[in-house]
Amino acid sequence: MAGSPDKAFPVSWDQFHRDARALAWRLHAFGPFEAMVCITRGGLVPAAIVARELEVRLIETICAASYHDYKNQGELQILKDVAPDIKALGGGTGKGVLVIDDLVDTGKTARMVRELLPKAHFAAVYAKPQGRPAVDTFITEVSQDTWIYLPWDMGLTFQPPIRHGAAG
Ligand SMILES: O=P(O)(O)OC[C@H]1O[C@H](OP(=O)(O)OP(=O)(O)O)[C@H](O)[C@@H]1O
Ligand SMILES: O=c1[nH]c(=O)c2nc[nH]c2[nH]1
Ligand SMILES: [Mg+2]
Repeated sequence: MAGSPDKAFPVSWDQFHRDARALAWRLHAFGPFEAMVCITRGGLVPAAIVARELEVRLIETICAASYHDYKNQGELQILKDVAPDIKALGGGTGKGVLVIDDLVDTGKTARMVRELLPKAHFAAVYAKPQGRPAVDTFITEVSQDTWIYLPWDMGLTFQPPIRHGAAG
């Protein structure tokens, strides 16, 4: 994203599971889905949870990367496209396909995948305002100047006592 987000939104595994399950509840109303396409790598985690809840067993990946440098988006690269048999669903429009990612930030990744599957249903667990129009369903919105810290990117660290200068 442009600029460096200064607020932090840390997400625990418990919270992520709860939010991904809430996403599945919401998506249930738009199904059933014939197949799911997850945007790697972040989309792999909610995809597993949503696929389990909605009993989707045909799961494809689209491999994309753009945040090569922590918090700074570079050129968006597609490392692996969607297989032709998945693209052919819904008469070649993607109708009946669920595309899933962990979050939308600028919306660049989701917009690019939308070009490949224009009638697919797009879902993300978290959304920032700029990315919101690029997804059909999401659970929690955070401000554009917030960085979402996902549980697989974090570890336990010592916290200094508040009295010794920790942020309030
Ligand atoms: O809305 P955007 O500004 O395009 O950003 C959102 C994308 O950025 C992150 O992926 P990233 O490219 O960092 O790769 P990763 O999923 O492998 O971590 C995130 O998982 C989304 O896919
Ligand atoms: O872990 C992440 N947190 C974010 O807020 C974000 N935005 C784009 N890509 C991201 N990755
Ligand atoms: Mg990603």
